[in-house]
Amino acid sequence: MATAEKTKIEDNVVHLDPAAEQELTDGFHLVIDALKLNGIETIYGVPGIPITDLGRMAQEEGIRVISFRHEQNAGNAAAIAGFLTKKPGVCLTVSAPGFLNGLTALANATTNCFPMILISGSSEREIVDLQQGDYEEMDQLAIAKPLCKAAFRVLHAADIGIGVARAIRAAVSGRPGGVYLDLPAKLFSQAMDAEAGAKSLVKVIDAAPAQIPSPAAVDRAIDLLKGAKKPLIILGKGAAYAQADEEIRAFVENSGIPFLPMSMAKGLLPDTHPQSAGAARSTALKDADVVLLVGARLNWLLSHGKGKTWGDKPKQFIQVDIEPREMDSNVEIKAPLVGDIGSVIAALNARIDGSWQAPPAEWVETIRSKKEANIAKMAPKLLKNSVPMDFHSALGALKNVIKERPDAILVNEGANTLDLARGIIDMHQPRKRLDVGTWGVMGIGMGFAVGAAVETGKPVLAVEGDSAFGFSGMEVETICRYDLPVTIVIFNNNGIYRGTDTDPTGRDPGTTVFVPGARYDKMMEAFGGVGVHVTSPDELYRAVSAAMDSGKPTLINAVIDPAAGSESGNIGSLNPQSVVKKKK
Ligand SMILES: CC(C)(COP(=O)(O)OP(=O)(O)OC[C@H]1O[C@@H](n2cnc3c(N)ncnc32)[C@H](O)[C@@H]1OP(=O)(O)O)[C@@H](O)C(=O)NCCC(=O)NCCSC(=O)C(=O)O
Repeated sequence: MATAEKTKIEDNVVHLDPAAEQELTDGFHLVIDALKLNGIETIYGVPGIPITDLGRMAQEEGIRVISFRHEQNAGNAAAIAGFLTKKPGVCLTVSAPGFLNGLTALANATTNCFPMILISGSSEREIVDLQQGDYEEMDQLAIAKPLCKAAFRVLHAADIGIGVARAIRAAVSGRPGGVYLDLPAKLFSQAMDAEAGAKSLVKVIDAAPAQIPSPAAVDRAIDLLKGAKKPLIILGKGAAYAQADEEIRAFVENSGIPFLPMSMAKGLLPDTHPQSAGAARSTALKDADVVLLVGARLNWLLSHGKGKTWGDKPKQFIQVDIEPREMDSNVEIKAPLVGDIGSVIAALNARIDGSWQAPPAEWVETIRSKKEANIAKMAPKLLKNSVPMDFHSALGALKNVIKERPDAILVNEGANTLDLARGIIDMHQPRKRLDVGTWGVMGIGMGFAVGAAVETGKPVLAVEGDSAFGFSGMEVETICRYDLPVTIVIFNNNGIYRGTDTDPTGRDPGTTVFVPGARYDKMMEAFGGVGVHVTSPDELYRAVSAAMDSGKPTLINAVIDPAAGSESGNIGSLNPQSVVKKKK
């Protein structure tokens, strides 16, 4: 904060008054003060014009600033920080290209309902609107709008407090999501009387107010559940986000209803819980008659609530969601329960009383026996100490690592690496599994790993397909620079899906293959981290255990048989098939 003598501020110019001595603040400091006032402790970003000094000053003022190598990864770190903490994760980017790089993460956060604010410096309104060719000229606000929940631009230093408050409230209230905050370069050096500046700041009170469900809606849901012969609870990542862990656990256990966790809801109740239907997914979905969705949407991951996945028996859906418009998005919802998940589940819990009857034993037994059969079928594949490793034997080793460290955070992306890890690695605690989410997007890996390590201080294990890792791999330098407790395992099978494709013309490598035998571990060593190369499940188990116990940034290159795995991703019937027969 500067001290100066002034009379008024006009057009960013401070006019001095020799008679009065006043303390000044400016746009840079007001942004920092507004964030601090609202409990923002960390900023993820990439420095550059015009926000370099904002990062420096934020650090000086006690905000932790984590600088990345690419904005998309910084954005992903901010987004997952939002998911883990229920506070908006903040990502700071430079104008135009940096802003665009951050947008993928912002759009992904919005799709996944993670609260995040992308703050970007931008070029000058007057020049942009006349298209006169400013440095990195772009109408960023217009571009961001369709990709996020709300977008705001602040033109005057006196409005920074309101701008930040609006961004915070928009990000976390109702259905959370991404928010864009546009700060033109000129704003940062606008001076203002310090006292007036402090008064202009806004502390957001009750940013995400509870939304209590109506008693009639609760009655409707309870009546349906009571009449069910084959009830099923599906927990989505909204349920994990809600941090209503005890309420949810009490509801599941006191109701006795089997539950199926979506990927990022795994661990809300342990996967080893007797009521888990995770390993009997198809049976549970096909045969259930009443399905209670808790923070899970009937999107592609649940086959839109219809078709073969859901079998031919009639279903009745109860849906818990904070967003009323989610109801009936794909099929009829018989009992919509609009409200925040904590309040809704508390209301349901109040109704599990002496008159409640557990679901019929036959249904519970059907799920249990299918689950045990699937687990028994899988078990021998996980125990093989094969060289080269396949996905199952390698994941069998990692399943044990997580079992021994239930509070570690697992980040997971890839194709086979994702699909098989989801089923094989049991999760034991809430919000410990972070993955590709609603879009099935590749590239979240290192951003999520950094965000999770910074926000929780827990050891992070990132299990990455070799292709998926490539989207954010340069952030291994960030992980080493901040000395984060992140262990990365690359499942290296020389390609996407498999490493065996060839170009039929013989001209180029096949479209899905990479340099064979690549040594990703050397990348880590280049930045002072630990690199390990392993070829067997036993070696993998030992290397990962040692890395996680040491807390040192480590990358383990795990050689997987290039022929292992399926030849395309598991997105069900959405994967297009050619109608033209191959030429012989
Ligand atoms: C499409 C899905 C929602 C549903 O797939 P399904 O195959 O029906 O289910 P799952 O994979 O969960 O489970 C497969 C089977 O394993 C069973 N199962 C589950 N857990 C276990 C354990 N622990 N032990 C034994 N068996 C188990 C489960 O009951 C199923 O068997 P049965 O009950 O007997 O059926 C899911 O695969 C999914 O979330 N896919 C997301 C994929 C994604 O996002 N990819 C990113 C794109 S990659 C990319 O970019 C690209 O490829 O391109």
